[in-house]
Amino acid sequence: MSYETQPTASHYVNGAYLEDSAGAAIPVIYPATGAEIARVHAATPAVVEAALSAAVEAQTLWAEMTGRARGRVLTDAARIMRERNRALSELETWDTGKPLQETLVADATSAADALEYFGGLAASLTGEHIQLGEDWVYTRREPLGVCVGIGAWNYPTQISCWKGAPALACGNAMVFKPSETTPLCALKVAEILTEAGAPAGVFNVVQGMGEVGSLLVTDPRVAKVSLTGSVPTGRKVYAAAAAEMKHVTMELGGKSPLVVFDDADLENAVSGAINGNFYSSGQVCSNGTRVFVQRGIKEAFLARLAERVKSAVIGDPMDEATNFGPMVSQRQMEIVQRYIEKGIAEGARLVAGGKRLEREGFYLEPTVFADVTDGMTIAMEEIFGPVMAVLDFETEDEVIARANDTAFGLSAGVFTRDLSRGHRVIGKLRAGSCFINSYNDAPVEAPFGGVKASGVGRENSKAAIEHYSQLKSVYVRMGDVEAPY
Ligand SMILES: NC(=O)c1ccc[n+]([C@@H]2O[C@H](COP(=O)([O-])OP(=O)(O)OC[C@H]3O[C@@H](n4cnc5c(N)ncnc54)[C@H](O)[C@@H]3O)[C@@H](O)[C@H]2O)c1
Ligand SMILES: C[N+](C)(C)CCCC=O
Repeated sequence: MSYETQPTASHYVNGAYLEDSAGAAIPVIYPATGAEIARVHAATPAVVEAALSAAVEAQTLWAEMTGRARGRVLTDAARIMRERNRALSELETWDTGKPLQETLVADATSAADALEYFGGLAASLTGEHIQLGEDWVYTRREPLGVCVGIGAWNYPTQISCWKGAPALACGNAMVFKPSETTPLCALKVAEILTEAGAPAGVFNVVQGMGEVGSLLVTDPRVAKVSLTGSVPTGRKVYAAAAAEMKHVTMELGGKSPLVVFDDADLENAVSGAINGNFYSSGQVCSNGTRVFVQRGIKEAFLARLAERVKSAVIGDPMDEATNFGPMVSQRQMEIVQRYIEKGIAEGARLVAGGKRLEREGFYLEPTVFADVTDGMTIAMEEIFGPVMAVLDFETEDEVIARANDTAFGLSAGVFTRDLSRGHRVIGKLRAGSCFINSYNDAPVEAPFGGVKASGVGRENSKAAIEHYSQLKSVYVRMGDVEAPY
């Protein structure tokens, strides 16, 4: 890692880097080699306290600034991020192992999109006027206060900004805890926000495992918690937040269906399945990992898919020709290997991949199973790795029922040339972020989030404003006040 890229301490609190080596050491492992490239320390209670009190103090002043002034800070931060895109992308690759080919276009850029979008909205976050005869009511859109963001490891830069940008635009302050697996990127986001003019304490980063997250979630000064993580963690965090009536956004896991009808454009459907299963080595929450293919197109689909998957360039993530990198950690690689073994043991047909690469780092081959049935483990559980399950179907009604037969509801996709059918089927699939003849697009202008066990609330778009602000209504009487006695 270059000197300019590397964060200089574990935490970022009150506008500056902060170290407290009394906290447990967390090694940062480069997934492409398994080598330790940095070390951070989990936040001690003193660091958590410093971050929360800095956020409380900063939030009042930040909320008193005009929306335009807050927005300018965010858009300046977006500009700085774009100027430093290469360095930030390299850091994201060190942190996650994702190929530079991806991180150059999907991480700091997506984070900058969020800063720019919510920076642009900040000046127009207004209430409304409601005339009631000569009396009237006005509403004020007010911040919630101090918000806590907790991140997963697959998109550390993006997640910190998908949460931080709307929170700050609305006049909140944030304490963000990255995943312990990828602690580096959010620190640079905090540094850039300071450089762009964010007052000290408005955006803080503290490191740690679940216990630090839990300390933040249960602190009475915290008004809202936004988590990106697994469903089991979501249940714990949601319950802890509910105990004190805190607002929540839950961006959780999925096992999303991607439905390919006979009349689909074959190349596009195969591209959609590849993008929806193997991008970021399959470590994407919204992935369409249950690929339902209508019987008439099944063999052609599998043949073309196997051919294209073989041409994936697997290798050094820092080489821009590489388009498929390692798993984030040895632990995640082993979880995925166990699912592959289960798929084979339960009778699914291995069409591509299935093995660990014989090289250093946590590399698995992109893996495709065919003849998967609904009851198999690989069709029911979120794997969070490069394992696609292809299932056959005959009719539209059948596939809708089977696609919906899951506790999850993050995403869903349909490939068909019949657009009436595309809209009809998407209308019946119970999921929050859906696609017709595409997969995994996530522009900041569109709401992103799940239904059922996949989550609560929405990130991005104007919808996110509702989750980071609250309305105060003020009744104004123009005449005398009547009372019964
Ligand atoms: N819906 C989305 O937008 C989205 C995006 C990315 C990842 N994900 C999901 O995230 C999961 C993978 O990420 P992961 O393995 O980091 O998830 P995880 O649930 O293990 O951890 C997520 C975060 O929660 C923290 N945490 C754990 N226990 C906690 C507790 N009791 N209180 C507070 N914080 C706690 C962790 O330290 C980490 O920062 C997958 O299920 C994936 O689908 C969802
Ligand atoms: C932008 N993507 C690739 C859809 C990722 C969204 C975040 C989920 O993991």
